[in-house]
Order: sequence, then C-alpha cells, then structure tokens
Amino acid sequence: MKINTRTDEYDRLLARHHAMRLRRQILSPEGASAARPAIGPGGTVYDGYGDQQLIMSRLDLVTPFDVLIEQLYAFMFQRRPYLRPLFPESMEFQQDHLARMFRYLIENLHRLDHVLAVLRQLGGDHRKLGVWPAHYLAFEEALAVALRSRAGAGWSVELEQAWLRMLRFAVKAMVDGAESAITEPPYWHGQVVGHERRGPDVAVLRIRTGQPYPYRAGQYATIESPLLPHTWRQYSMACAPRPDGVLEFHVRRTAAGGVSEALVERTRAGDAVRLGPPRGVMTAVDDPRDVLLVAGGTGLAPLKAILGELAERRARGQRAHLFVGARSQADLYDREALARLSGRFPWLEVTPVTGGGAGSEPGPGPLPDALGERRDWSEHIAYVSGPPGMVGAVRATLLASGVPADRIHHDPLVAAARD
Ligand SMILES: NC(=O)C1=CN([C@@H]2O[C@H](COP(=O)(O)OP(=O)(O)OC[C@H]3O[C@@H](n4cnc5c(N)ncnc54)[C@H](O)[C@@H]3O)[C@@H](O)[C@H]2O)C=CC1
Repeated sequence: MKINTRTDEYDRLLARHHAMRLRRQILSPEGASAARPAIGPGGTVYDGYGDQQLIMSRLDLVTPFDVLIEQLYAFMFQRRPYLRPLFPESMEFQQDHLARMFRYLIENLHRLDHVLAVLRQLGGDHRKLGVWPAHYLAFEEALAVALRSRAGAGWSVELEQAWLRMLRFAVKAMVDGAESAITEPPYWHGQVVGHERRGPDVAVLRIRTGQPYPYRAGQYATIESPLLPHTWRQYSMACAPRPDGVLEFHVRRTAAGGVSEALVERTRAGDAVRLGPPRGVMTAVDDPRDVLLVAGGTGLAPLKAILGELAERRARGQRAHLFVGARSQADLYDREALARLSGRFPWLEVTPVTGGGAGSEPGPGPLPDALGERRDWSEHIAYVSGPPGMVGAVRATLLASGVPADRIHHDPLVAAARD
C-alpha cells in the first residue's frame, strides 16, 4: 500500500531538512553555510548545499515522487522502447527505489562525501543490470520532461538546472563507481544444490557458484531468479566461506509475486540463479571481547555466518551469546542447526525468545526485554540483525545499558528489499 500523499512526502522531507539545518547550525559555530561542501566526483566542484536549498524551496511542485517517476518512465519507454527490456516486468519496486533515491539525495546534498560513497557503490552494483553511461542520458532527458510536466506554471529554468546538476553529479559518481568495480565480475552464476522447506514460509537454500565467491561472514548478496528476470533482492550468506564454496541462505516468503516467493515456493535443487557482488559492513571485528549476537527471524543468517567465523578464529577464552527472536516455537526454523552448534561449542550459549514479529501488536517486542533481564552487556561487542524495528529497539536497549555505539554492529537501518 502506498502511503505517500502529496502533503505527507513534502512535509516529511521539509521537516527533516529543517531539523538537519538546525543541527548543522548548532554543531558548526560558523553557521550552516560552513557545512557547504564543494568537491564532486573526479575533483569537480559542485555546490550541493546551494542546489539542496533551491530544490527544497519548490519541492511542493514535484512531490509526491511516485507520480513524477511514473511520468518519467512512461516518457522514457515511449521515446526509447528498446530500454524497456532492461527493467523488470513490474515497475513498482523500481519506482519505489528511485523515489527513495531522490529523497536520499535531496536530504544529503550538503554532505557530498557520504553521498559519493553510496552512489559509487550503487554504480558498481548497476553493472549487473546491464546499465551503460549512455542510458543515463536517456534518463536525464526523461527526468527533465517529467519535472516540467509535473510542476506546471511554477517551474523555472533555475529549478530545472538545480535538479539536473544534482542528477549529473549522481550519474558521474555512479559511472566512476562502475569503472572502479571493473575488475570484479558484475555477477556470479550459481546453482541451487539444496532446498529445504522449514515451515510454511521459510526455506533454507544452498547455492554453489561457478566461480569462487569472495565474501566475508556477515555480508549479503543480491540474488536474481530466472523466474523473475532483472529483479534482484538481498539475502545474507548464513555460513562463513567454506572450502567447498557452497553458500547458505535463509529466505522467508513475503509479498506474492516477489523474489522470495519464487525462491521459497518455485525453486528446486538444480535450478540456476545469479548472485551480485558481496556487500555489507556488518563483518566480524578483530576484538577479543565476548560477543553478543541478537537475531530476529531470518535476520539470523548473517549472525550464523559470524558465529562460523568465530568458531575458526576465536580469541582465547572468548565467549558468545546468541539470542534468536522468533514469532513462535514453530517459527524457530533453524533450531536443529543451532542446537548442534551449541552442543559442539562450549563457549556458545543460545537463547531462543519467542513472541512479537509480523502481525503482532506494535511495540518493542520481547527481545529487548530478554536482553535487559539477562546481564550487563557493556563489555561486549554486539551484532544485531533482523527487522529494522527490532534492530532499532535492540540498539536503543544496548546503548541505554552502556554499550558504546561503535561496538554495536548492524547493517544500515533501512528496510532492505527482500520480497
Ligand atoms: N533473509 C536474510 O538473509 C536477512 C533478513 N534480514 C531481515 O530480517 C527480517 C526478518 O524478518 P522476519 O523473519 O519476518 O522476522 P519476524 O517479523 O518474524 O520477527 C522476528 C522476531 O523479531 C522481533 N521483532 C520483530 N519486529 C520487531 C520490532 N519492531 N521491535 C522489536 N522486536 C521485533 C520479534 O521478537 C520477532 O519474533 C527482515 O526484515 C529481513 O529483511 C536481515 C538480514 C538478513
């Protein structure tokens, strides 16, 4: 269900923009303009802060973004129908993704170093989609037409130039990112060598790649099934790199017609898939402190991989405690594997916590409470993975109990696309 009404999206962006400006003013004695960065990709000068002010000043003309983006793609495919096959059959996710990107760019144009890193990675990831620099020109042309048609009489050359400068900055960073990723394959071919149903909506898949897949425990891959061409979704590897090169993934079926449904319901051993390059920052840190791992649902996958790595290179005397949150006993889909691990490794304690999760009452759920009751975690290194609401709630509990922020590791708190 779309929740973006015109006022919602516009008001939300504006409120966040004002809050950030206030924060910059407080943090910087010279005022907000001192935060003005000017270095773009390849050393070019770009006044992101100036464009941010201009774009924000008339955001009301072009929001909600979903309408703008629908017009953009309609124009692009009408003008250049040969680009349509590069996109998935259903454009819904693509449109949401682009709206998120517009919001992210506009909100962050005052801190180009952060934006550059994100865009460079996005550019590298776009290689698997078969995107070439020339395609971006077609996109720019379509964006200009959509902006004009959406904004109507209030539109101006200055506004259009600000939007196009922002886009060119983003494209340049993405093309740079794609070029510097040139030594890495855009994707790996894989074959499903194991497919086990674990309950009505979860499957554990084992995939062997044709070429070695170089990743670190805790990272994720994007996966494409031939059942849904051009649609890639993220899943974490649930094992540390193994000598036989087999990767384990935990997939919960979510929306009908999505990649997860295809992988859970319609995929069998022997089927082919493709994997994008490994990504993600939640990897095991080299620190001899005891380890706390907190998993919610299939968020268990990367933590199981980190445990696998710990088993291989654990510091002397280092212990680990894994909390596994699940909706119910029946939903503890990996309980046998976890029992095997805790039987094998005396330094590992596993605590299942049931309740909460999809369909239950809103609220922090039982995981933060279970942690709080247990012991003092302030000297631990923590890894947290699961639904964004759970990761946020657990993070808040750990911070409040004295664990420093730089010792709480998790992937960014945005809902990753896994349906
Ligand atoms: N499949 C994978 O490889 C990975 C999945 N994830 C993410 O993990 C999540 C897994 O989803 P499900 O299995 O459906 O989990 P779920 O909705 O069944 O939740 C599992 C448990 O997490 C806790 N929880 C859920 N929402 C909470 C909240 N708002 N506050 C506090 N605790 C909460 C509850 O204890 C619940 O029982 C998805 O968001 C997925 O994107 C993250 C990393 C890897």
